[in-house]
Amino acid sequence: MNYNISMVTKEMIRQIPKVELHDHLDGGLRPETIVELADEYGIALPEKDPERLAQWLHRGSDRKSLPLYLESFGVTVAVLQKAEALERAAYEAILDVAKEHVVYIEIRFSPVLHLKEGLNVEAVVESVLKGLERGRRETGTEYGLILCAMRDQSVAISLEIAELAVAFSDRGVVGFDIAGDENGHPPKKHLEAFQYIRNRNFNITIHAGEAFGLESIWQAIQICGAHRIGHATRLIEDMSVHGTRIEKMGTLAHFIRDKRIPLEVCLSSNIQTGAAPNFDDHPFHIYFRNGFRVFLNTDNRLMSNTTLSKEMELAVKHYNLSLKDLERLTINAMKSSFAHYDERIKIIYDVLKPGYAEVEKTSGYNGH
Ligand SMILES: O=c1[nH]cnc2c1ncn2[C@@H]1O[C@H](CO)[C@@H](O)[C@H]1O
Ligand SMILES: [Zn+2]
Repeated sequence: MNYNISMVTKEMIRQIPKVELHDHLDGGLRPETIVELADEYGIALPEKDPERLAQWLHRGSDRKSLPLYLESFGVTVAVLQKAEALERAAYEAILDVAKEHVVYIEIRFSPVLHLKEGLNVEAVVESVLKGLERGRRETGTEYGLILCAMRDQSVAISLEIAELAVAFSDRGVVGFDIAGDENGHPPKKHLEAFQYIRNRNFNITIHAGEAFGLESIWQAIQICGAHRIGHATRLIEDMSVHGTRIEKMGTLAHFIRDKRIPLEVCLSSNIQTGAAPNFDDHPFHIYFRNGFRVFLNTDNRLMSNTTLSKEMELAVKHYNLSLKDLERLTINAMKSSFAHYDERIKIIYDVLKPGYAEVEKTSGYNGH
């Protein structure tokens, strides 16, 4: 046992309970599973060895461009066209994150990308939910599923997915998102879908401020009614900053902080897509030190070669976070989840707070 350590260690990070709200199902498959499924279905892969395939995907994701980052999903989506494959991917996702003590996760994916072998959208969602539920029963990790529409799809399709999300709201679906390339695809194009969700008192998160600037974040919140924002990396453009201190903010940044709008930050993914230049200059640290409702996420565990533990290690290293900071981030995440209020409170008080207190006690940590 360690005594009197002031740095958060890898082992402490491994043990602390975690909450993940931005994790794409098709961005987090095990490479071995892709190889096995491709073999079973006779699908050609760029690499046949799991390790080499993973490296191929990591290289492909790290090209400083969101459209190039998204190209790699062709490989994972190709093997996720049957009910068993979707169920397996969802089940394994829960097992994998449970191993690093993620106690609550929201997983997202786009059902219409999985219809090439004749499944309909209902069957696709049912298969994923079946896998998530099996994972929950075995590990205790709670989940919510978010259905994504893709920005470049038609409004008819996004509306169909919005209706699907609401139809499954009593069976594990907790929200609606739009994903895909941002530049040239403003969220307001899908207004009808967002209006449907809002009319049904349901939940919206929108990828915004990743490959496009403030206009996209503003539209997501003020036109589309997003309750959370995925990334919001370029909200920094609405701030003038000295060190980590914000000297002046525009009305959008003030609105987001005043209204406690949650920002789903994904550090590694942002460096790979070029949304942020490097870890030290990522705006996360500024958002966090200035009272924004932020928390850490993986985005795509496979593509971005990461885990939530790794994202926390990066944040500790680059922004000198303490154990208290990690607890604050995790509680921020749970408060921001689309689970109902009573479920969120239960996890915060019964699982997160005692979990952090336990790690603090047993690790001998005496940091700030
Ligand atoms: O960071 C991201 N920004 C925008 N779209 C993304 C990101 N990561 C994944 N996807 C897209 O979301 C789809 C459904 O899961 C994926 O197929 C991918 O195209
Ligand atoms: Zn994403």
